[in-house]
Amino acid sequence: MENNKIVFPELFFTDKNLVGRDVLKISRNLSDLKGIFADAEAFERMPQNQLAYEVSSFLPEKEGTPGGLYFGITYLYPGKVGNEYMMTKGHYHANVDRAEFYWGLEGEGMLILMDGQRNVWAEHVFPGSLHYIPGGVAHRMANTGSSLFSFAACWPSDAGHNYAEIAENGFSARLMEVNGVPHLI
Ligand SMILES: O=P(O)(O)OC[C@H]1O[C@H](O)[C@H](O)[C@@H](O)[C@@H]1O
Ligand SMILES: [Fe+2]
Repeated sequence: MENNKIVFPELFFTDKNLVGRDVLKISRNLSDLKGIFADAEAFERMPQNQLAYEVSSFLPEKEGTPGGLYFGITYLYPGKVGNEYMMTKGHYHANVDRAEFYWGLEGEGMLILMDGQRNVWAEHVFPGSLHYIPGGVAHRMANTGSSLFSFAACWPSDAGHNYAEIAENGFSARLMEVNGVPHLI
């Protein structure tokens, strides 16, 4: 992790008993994001081992536990594939009615949301912004800036992830740079 990056989990655990407990760190390279970007040729020209984002999660309950909560910080690196901003895979929750909070920590981006009728909208994410993702709404983050974009999330431990729906049908709009500005297209 870089020097001025918001450190997780050490900084957040005031209860020292929690330090190092049940923390899951994952990283996704470009190769893990194959098929999600519009410009497949631009994607293939990029180094497939390039780091796209990292997630540190604190998972104090067994996955599926009703009533529990999970907490995570995602570090999404800047970049574009063609004119499309670097973004997370995106998902619905496996328990589709489960909600989630996201909030911005550093850098800037857009939260892209899609409901069950495939209506898509987006919210500007910046340090301190708070975003409520209702149940049934698919969510994905895009880094629209030129620096690291990080955000925190809190979601129920019985939410789960449904990636298949997005892998098959995608979102019905994409966040593209047009004349230097993000546009949902
Ligand atoms: O799971 P992705 O769509 O790749 O998004 C990356 C991560 O973003 C947030 O931190 C969510 O709360 C995590 O559950 C998710 O894993
Ligand atoms: Fe989620």
